Amino acid sequence: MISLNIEKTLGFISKENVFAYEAQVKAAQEALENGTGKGNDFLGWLHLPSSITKEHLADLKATAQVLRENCEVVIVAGIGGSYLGARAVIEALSNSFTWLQDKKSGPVILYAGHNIGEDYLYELTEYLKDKKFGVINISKSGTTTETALAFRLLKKQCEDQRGKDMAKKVIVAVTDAKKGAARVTADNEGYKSFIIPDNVGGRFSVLTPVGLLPIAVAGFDIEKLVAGAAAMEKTCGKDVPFAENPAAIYAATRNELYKNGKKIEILVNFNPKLHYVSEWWKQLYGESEGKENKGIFPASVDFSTDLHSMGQWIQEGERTIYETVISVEKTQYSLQVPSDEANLDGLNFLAGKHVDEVNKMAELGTQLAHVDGGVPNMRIVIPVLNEESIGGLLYFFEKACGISGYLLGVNPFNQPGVEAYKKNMFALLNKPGYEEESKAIQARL
Ligand SMILES: O=P(O)(O)OC[C@H]1O[C@](O)(CO)[C@@H](O)[C@@H]1O
Repeated sequence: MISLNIEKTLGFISKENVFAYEAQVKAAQEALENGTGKGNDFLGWLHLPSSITKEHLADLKATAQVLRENCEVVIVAGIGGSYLGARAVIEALSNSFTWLQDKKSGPVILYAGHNIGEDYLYELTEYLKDKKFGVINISKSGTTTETALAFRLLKKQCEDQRGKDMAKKVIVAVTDAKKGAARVTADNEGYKSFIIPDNVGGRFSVLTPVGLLPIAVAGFDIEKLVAGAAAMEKTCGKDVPFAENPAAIYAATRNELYKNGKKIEILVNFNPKLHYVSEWWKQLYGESEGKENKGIFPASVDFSTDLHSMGQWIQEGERTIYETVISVEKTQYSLQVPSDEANLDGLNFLAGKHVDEVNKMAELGTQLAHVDGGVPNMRIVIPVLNEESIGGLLYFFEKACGISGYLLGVNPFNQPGVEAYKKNMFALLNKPGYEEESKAIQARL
């Protein structure tokens, strides 16, 4: 299980003030449970882990197996919440060099539909030319331009290369139950499809087929992932006392820091495999809280890599930041620093030590330095990178996000601001139905 330590924020804010949120947190928890708060039609994630059935998981695993058996490469097409959760878990659990290994235990997972890069898509389609590939097309709305565009290319290529019958087998749709273009295509073409429940928004959907199917295709244990999340659902439950509920403490602490001028939260890891967990977290908190001219700006760094780039800013820049460090207690493998007779690099003082001992001292040294430099520091410890702990971590962040958004007073479950760029892009591209907007935007150029 994970543990949260806020000790190193307490020189900047008081424990008393954090605990003063207890009643507000309780009200937020009740609003979530009773569906009486803002955005209450998007609360399907709240008890999702404990409600996932064995049959559903078996269905997902069976489909994943079809893709694993028939594909060397599987493209996960999606963007935002329809992409980041799967990638976060897959990268956290995968060998860092998995695509370079000759003996692969399953298909290589690649991603598309999360950008509009012509070169990216050209290079991808070129690479796929001699590959047996499949596609998981993930879009709740089915109208997201980035994903629809990539899928149009990949669908055609898959059908041309592998034939219509095989394409039907290796293209899977994950979309909403009724509406949207992706549903119509899936039904017309006879693709296997999975439903994203109406009441689960994209950024809270990692434990729906949006995340679970790609994660299963990548060869990871989705039962354990869900079990980890379900355990965390209990740990963060509404009847757990404030002081013992990590989601409550995290939500209260970050709101208190924000009130005290700490406008930017930097999510820190000391393990490169967690890079995409941070990307997922940024969408979760950014889209949930950044509205009504309010909200902590969620940023992230990978340490110790970024200590050699952003470290200077964090140590001595504007004091509007705080850090939340995700620390992984144990490594999976063991590697010791060798001794060297000549010792030209002067590293013999480390000989015999595990690389992770060095990493942990980098972590501790950084924490102390940043706190000395005026940066409050929270620490989340997970025991090891595995399915259970990642499942728990994701649910912990989701639950804390729901509470935190209510503490801030916003609707954490909508994202009206995202439409502004889409409207302009469609107007600039003369999308039918946007005639007025096209005229207006042309006049501005
Ligand atoms: O699953 P969809 O509908 O393609 O949406 C993908 C992403 O786009 C957004 O709607 C923003 O445009 C996100 O909230 C969402 O996660």
